[in-house]
Amino acid sequence: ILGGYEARPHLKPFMASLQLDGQHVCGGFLVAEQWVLSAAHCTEETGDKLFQVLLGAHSLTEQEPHKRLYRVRAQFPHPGSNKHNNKDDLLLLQLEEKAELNADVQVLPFQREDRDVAPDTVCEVAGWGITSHSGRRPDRLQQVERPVISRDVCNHRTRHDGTITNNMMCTDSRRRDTCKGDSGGPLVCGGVAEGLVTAGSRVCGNYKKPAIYTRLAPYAAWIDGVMASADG
Ligand SMILES: CC(C)CC(=O)Nc1cccc(-c2cccc(CN)c2)c1
Repeated sequence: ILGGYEARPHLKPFMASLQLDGQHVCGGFLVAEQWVLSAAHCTEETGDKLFQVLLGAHSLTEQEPHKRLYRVRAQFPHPGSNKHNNKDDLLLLQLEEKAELNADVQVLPFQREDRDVAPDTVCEVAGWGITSHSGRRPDRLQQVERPVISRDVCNHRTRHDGTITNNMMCTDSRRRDTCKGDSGGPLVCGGVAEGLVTAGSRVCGNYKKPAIYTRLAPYAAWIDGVMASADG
């Protein structure tokens, strides 16, 4: 997160850190007791290595009462996801067991009504992604508020030039923005997850490249289907 600030500890109990060999790679959130939703792009540099999922954390390193690392039983990238574009950039992770819910570990509902969030709506996004262009990685969860911009503005030829589909949404990226390591985290508007951070142009903090999110409502049936199928 660029231009943000440290979140109040454990006030986002749905936040997940996807880790490889104890290293934070991407964000995600608890969408059901045994399921974490993140971005398919996060598996790009991991091949078929399995993530572990850290829940109940504020600091990535310090001991905290409800912090717990879960193994992943199975990973389900959306069948339409691929490394050449941002389409269908979703990843469902089935945890080895149901997460133990408590004050620091809670499920976050996601938007099921397929209607665009109004432009200028201020939403919030959190993550342990880099906090500077030099690539500084935070130990503690960061957050930032960002206004939604319309798909028409986001698709302008000077911005994302027509690549933003109805399954995506954008927020202003002037200074305050998502960045490397924030992928997969939820965009929360009015207490509901409306989108998932996607890397898009992999540019951060430049107003000409607004932040892109995969909208969740269009994928409600896929999410429910995968969770139901894998004895979720
Ligand atoms: C998928 C990971 C394993 C690799 C990766 O994420 N790279 C990467 C590099 C530079 C910027 C970004 C990035 C992320 C989230 C939002 C944005 C744009 N605001 C950029 C992402």
